[in-house]
Amino acid sequence: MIEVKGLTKQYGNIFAVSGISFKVQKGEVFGLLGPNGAGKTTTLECLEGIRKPDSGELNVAGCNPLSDGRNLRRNLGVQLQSSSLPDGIRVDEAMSLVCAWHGVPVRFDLFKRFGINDFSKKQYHALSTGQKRRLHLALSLASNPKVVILDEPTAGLDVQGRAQLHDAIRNLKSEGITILLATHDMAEAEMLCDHLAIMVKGRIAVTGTPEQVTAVGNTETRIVIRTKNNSLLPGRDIGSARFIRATEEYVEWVCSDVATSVMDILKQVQAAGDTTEDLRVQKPSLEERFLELVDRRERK
Ligand SMILES: Nc1ncnc2c1ncn2[C@@H]1O[C@H](COP(=O)(O)OP(=O)(O)OP(=O)(O)O)[C@@H](O)[C@H]1O
Repeated sequence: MIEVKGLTKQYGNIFAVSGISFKVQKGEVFGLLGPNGAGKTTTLECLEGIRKPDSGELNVAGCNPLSDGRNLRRNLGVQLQSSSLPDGIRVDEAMSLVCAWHGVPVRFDLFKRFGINDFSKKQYHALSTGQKRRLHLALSLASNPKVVILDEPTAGLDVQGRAQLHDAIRNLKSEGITILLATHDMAEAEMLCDHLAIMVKGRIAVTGTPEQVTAVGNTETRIVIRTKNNSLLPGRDIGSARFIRATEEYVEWVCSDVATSVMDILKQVQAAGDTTEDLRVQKPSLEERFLELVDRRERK
């Protein structure tokens, strides 16, 4: 549904995007992650047809963003990072305007869906950040697009607003809409994305499912255990599990082979006639993997 091949974009002597390629399949949520200045917005703007790439081939829902603007506008919904409307425009007027621009009947049905009816008569300047985000998402769907691009849709939202937006994104996915999501929020990416790519300095550093991306890092899995008689204290390496620290009751190791290490530790507990009271296996998070990768690439 989206295909990017060898996309390059330079601003003067800054390589914002350096020959990146990726594909987004129909109906999936694809996350584009990266630190500030990694080239995410430039990539999205090229796909939206508002920025001209220096080289590369782009396809969005069967359209070339540069030469097929009319079809692209029908098939692609966009929620920009800096979306804005005139202060004095009313919410319902904004929807009428956008629908008229697309040449489609007015879509007040989207107000019900995104809980906008309560503030549909308010002026834009009087909306909260969360209300604005919901409105922009609704406006991006006015033409019933096959693909939606969301650039940091939950930035600045409170916990409830973020959860509402996440539900809305899941609903769009369940309707078969393809979503390209740029975000700084690792937990959001881990929860919502089927695949993701981490961009650093204009290149894709790693891509895959959130599990695949997390698994290829050097960050090891942690095993934390508390036993009845504290027989594992003061703590030492056991088999391939490397001892990290012990607090009053808990002992912590890191390991790469979780199953073997857990078994080795539990055997030790049993041999000491002790009982396990709490056992936690903590996989590295996408955030840890992201920090590890960005740190390594940015030092290059
Ligand atoms: N219009 C522009 N003119 C000159 N340089 C630009 C322009 N837009 C972006 N850049 C530069 O291109 C690089 C990539 O910027 P871009 O906005 O695409 O990154 P980003 O990953 O979206 O960052 P952020 O997470 O901060 O939004 C940065 O070095 C930025 O300073």
